Amino acid sequence: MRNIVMSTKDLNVFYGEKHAVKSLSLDFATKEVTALIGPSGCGKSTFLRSLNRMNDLIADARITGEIRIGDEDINHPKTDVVLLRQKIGMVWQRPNPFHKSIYENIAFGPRYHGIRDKRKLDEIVESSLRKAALWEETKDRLNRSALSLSGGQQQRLCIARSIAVSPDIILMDEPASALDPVSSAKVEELITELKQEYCIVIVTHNMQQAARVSDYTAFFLMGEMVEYGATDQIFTNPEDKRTHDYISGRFG
Ligand SMILES: Nc1ncnc2c1ncn2[C@@H]1O[C@H](COP(=O)(O)OP(=O)(O)OP(=O)(O)O)[C@@H](O)[C@H]1O
Repeated sequence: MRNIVMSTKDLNVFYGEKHAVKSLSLDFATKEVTALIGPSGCGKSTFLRSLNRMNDLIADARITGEIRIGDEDINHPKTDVVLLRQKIGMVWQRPNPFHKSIYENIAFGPRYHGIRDKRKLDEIVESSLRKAALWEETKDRLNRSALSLSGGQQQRLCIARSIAVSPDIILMDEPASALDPVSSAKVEELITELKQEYCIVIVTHNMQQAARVSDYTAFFLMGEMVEYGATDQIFTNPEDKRTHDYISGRFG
């Protein structure tokens, strides 16, 4: 049985007059990867950003409808947004490590959330880097700048940084699209590993990647969700002609 950790119900996102996400209802479960696919401008990133309230940072963005984690509506005025973003981590298209050491990039979040004990922080740094498949490459250089890592390593560091605060959900906005093919493959492997523990939502333009890493796929078009289902079904036997046309490369 699916263990649903987050749901949206009739979610709409507006930028001023622009209706960017239209009446979207979706469930996300732990130990599952959901891929959001669709042509440029269809609202994938807007939807993803709304899931941990990153749209709060955009002045004219407005939301109606619900985003629930358990009984909590994350858009309730009393929601602690810092705590929310601890539960729902985010990995961006371009790796964005802090201009700090590898160690400090990972320790920053846990320390911010009150962990001071050096031994405990050491443990978190090691386990997060291990989970992000980066420990072997970095264990002898933890005090070196994160910027000394390659782009692919920096992206895995950013994934380790999001894991370090024990999230339930990890949102990824085209996490491999700025990487070379080898680094991109490593990030994909990592997504499959992390799925054992987390709920993952990924925006991707890469159809093969969506087919490889995700369990469920949602196809968006002009702010609407045209089709949602098990990834195998969406890619082999889509119900809607528009989905078929998109995944077979006829537009997008
Ligand atoms: N900050 C903003 N202010 C106004 N309109 C915006 C803003 N961000 C996005 N939009 C508009 O909202 C719509 C959805 O954009 P969004 O970036 O969510 O699409 P997307 O599917 O993620 O596209 P891409 O694949 O190119 O990243 C687009 O029409 C876009 O122009």
